[in-house]
Amino acid sequence: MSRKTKAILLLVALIAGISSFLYLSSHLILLKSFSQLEQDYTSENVRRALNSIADDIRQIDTITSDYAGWDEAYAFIDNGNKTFSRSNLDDAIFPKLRLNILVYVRNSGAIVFAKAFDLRTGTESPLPPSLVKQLTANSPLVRHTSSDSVLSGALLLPEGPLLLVSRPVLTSSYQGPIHGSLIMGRFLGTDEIRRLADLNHLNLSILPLNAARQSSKSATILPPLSATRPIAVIPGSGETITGYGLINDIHGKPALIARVDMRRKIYSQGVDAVQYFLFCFLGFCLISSLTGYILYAKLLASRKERKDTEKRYRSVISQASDIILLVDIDSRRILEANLAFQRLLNYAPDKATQLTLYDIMEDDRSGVDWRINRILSEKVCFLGEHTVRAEDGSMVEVDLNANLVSYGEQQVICMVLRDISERKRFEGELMHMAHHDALTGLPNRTLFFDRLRQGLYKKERSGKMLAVIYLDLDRFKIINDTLGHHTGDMLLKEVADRLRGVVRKADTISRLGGDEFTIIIDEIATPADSLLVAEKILHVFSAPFRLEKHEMFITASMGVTLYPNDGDTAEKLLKNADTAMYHAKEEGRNTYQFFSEEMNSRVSERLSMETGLRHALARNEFLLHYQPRVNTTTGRIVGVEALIRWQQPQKGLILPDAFIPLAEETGLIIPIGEWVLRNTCTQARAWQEAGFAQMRISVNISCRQFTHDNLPDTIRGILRETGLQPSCLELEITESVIMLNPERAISLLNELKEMGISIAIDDFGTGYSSLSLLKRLPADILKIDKSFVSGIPGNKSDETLVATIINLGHNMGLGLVAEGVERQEQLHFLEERNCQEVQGYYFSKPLPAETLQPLLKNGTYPAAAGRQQPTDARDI
Ligand SMILES: Nc1nc2c(ncn2[C@@H]2O[C@H](COP(=O)(O)O[C@H]3[C@@H](O)[C@H](n4cnc5c(=O)[nH]c(N)nc54)O[C@@H]3COP(=O)(O)O)[C@@H](O)[C@H]2O)c(=O)[nH]1
Repeated sequence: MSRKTKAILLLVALIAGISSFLYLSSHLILLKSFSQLEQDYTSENVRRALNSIADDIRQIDTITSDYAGWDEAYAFIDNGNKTFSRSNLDDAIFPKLRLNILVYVRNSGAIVFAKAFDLRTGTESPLPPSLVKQLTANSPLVRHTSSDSVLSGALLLPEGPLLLVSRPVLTSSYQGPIHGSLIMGRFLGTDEIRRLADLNHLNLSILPLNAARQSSKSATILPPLSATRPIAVIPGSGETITGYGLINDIHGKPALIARVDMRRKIYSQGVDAVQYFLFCFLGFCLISSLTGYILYAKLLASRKERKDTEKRYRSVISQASDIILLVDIDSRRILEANLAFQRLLNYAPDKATQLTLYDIMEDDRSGVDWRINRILSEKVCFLGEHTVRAEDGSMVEVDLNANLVSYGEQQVICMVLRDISERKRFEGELMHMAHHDALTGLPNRTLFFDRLRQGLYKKERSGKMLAVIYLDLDRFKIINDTLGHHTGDMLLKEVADRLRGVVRKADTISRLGGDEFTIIIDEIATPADSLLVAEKILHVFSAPFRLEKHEMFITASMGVTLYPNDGDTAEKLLKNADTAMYHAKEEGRNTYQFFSEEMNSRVSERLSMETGLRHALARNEFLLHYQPRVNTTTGRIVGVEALIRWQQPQKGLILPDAFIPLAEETGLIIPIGEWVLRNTCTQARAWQEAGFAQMRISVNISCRQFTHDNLPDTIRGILRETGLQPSCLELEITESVIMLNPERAISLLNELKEMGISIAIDDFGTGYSSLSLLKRLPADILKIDKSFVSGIPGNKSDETLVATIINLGHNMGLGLVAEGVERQEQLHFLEERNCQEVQGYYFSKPLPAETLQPLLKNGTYPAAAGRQQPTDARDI
């Protein structure tokens, strides 16, 4: 049986017991009291009834006394004078005095006057014969021996009980001698009894004693009444209670019984009260039981909850990922440790309680004591990061929290140790990531500045020198754009590895971003030391880079600054190194430059050019010059090459070599190149419409233009827009640009070729292209670079090279154009080797369209056919 059921049963039994006890005790004590009270009350009522009857008798007696002590009555006894009776004893006095009987009788028993009166009918009635019989000389009713003699009480007559009073008739001064008596009576009939009952508010009945005794019903219940106990009550068992009282007759003997029946109001009220009390008690018991039960159930539930919670807490604590220790304050001994203690520090399960804080904390004894004292003074505290000793002696990094807790009767220290090794490792990684370049693993810009500042701080104190090298890969952007970012990334990693191999450990190589690297040469004695490092770095680029299937030569440009000569802050040193690096680029790349103040002005010059270039298109500052291309056999102008110029308002006409590289660098070459194409095609179409002979017009396509995605679409659009036939357009692409990504170049050139456009390989001979590649190139013309042409005739290697290129072109079915023809011998050399077309100052410099027009009109150079120089054109 469950505890709950037991409790309920116990409670029910308790309530039942108490209720029974209360019920019995209330019956025994309370109801008995109520019963007694009721009997007393009934007795009292019987007494009141008897008193009323006695009052009646007294009243009759008073009247009798009045009518008996009267001179006329005294005379009347003797003379029987009718006048007296007529005037004083008429019918009216009976109802007035509520009398039924009035008799004047002489001592001899002779009736002087006798009258009976029926009060109900208001008429005279016959004197009861039984009474008349008793009016004899010897009758106590008649024979009074003294003037104060009175006979009063009940007189049982067959006609009914009569309340009767007899007094001797006397003079008005109550003197005798006694001649007769006056008898007055009142029947205790129904009406009189009702009157008495009403008067007393009682259920009253009056019976002759004998009759009452003889009644079988009454006999059984009639209580023993006597002169000493004239009133008795029979406790009722039903709804009524009855009281009895004895009424004596005129002789003082019990003659009548007055019976008072009462509803057991008191008792039933008592019963109600007890029942109400019991009901309330039961209600109270029920409510309190219910409340008790609920409270008890709650108590049980909360006890269970507490136990469950405790269990859960224990389980949580034991399974917590943090180490939780309870430590004795005085001895520092570990009292309890959770599973994490074993798991993280590798101690055997039972080992913890054998250890003290001194065994596991890294601090010495005083350090541990200091911490404990802090906990005791602060109650709750975070003790920060700490290391604790594992079983094998290794140290584990933790966050330590501690507070004082109650442990049974005593206070102990609860320590929570969170393993932060992983976080620390992660923080380290984050720190590394925040300070290093993800691709190359080199320090990044932040760490570079940090190291440089530290270096400067040290040098400031030591008075020594430090160098910063700013390195930028040449044409990296092109490699990235043409070979893809993956190859670009591989190159950067390879560069980083090579750089690592040439500097000392104390030096810092960083990658600032893109293809920009910096090297802090930590300590140098003279500027020459940094020169040696710069040379070494330059040397690492002499070997080709093998990136997947590509093998390429990459160069770098470097700028060098020295502390304290070129700047005393990290920012200034870097900025000046950057400036020097740009200078190196301008110097033809693949070199290094030491910073000089003069460079700064060149940088600002470059900046202003860049700004001007950005506005040049909008301000319509560009213009085109055209250089004719001449057939060596016929002397005919077979084409023109469009060459851009910049009419700069302040500086005058600027040649493309001065701004095309900058336009390439800044990306401005895309809109500029588009402008050149559109204007060239427009001009060619204008010449056609003007009736000039059909010829090709060639346009230089820069590296960035060629690698830009929408070149074919741009050209297609311009041709459509201007109406020039594609066959009249020739695009010059340098061999070096093709070599950056030959496969892509082949596919793009094929696409352009399919559009009907001619392709010329510019600067041929300078770009290391292989024969197998050349075979696959959809080219129409090879343009022999002017650097080779300048050496012919005379320079054997140039002669051989030019002759070889011409043969190659012939063998491959390609057209040949020699550039930079300035002299007749050059023309002869080329002519003899059957180079069909030439271009150069020998015929004409690049000219504005309107200046070129007369030449075009003529269409032929006699100089080519007749070996004479057209001086007019050359002079322009
Ligand atoms: N992407 C573009 N590049 C362009 C454009 N216009 C020109 N350029 C390139 O600029 C470079 C320099 O051009 P420029 O200063 O116009 O020089 C050209 C000729 O003037 C010069 N030339 C011609 N004949 C001779 C000569 O007999 N002697 C001599 N010293 N120079 C001569 O050669 C340049 C033409 O060379 P090339 O393009 O290889 O045919 C130049 O490299 C142009 O490519 C442009 O619109 N877009």
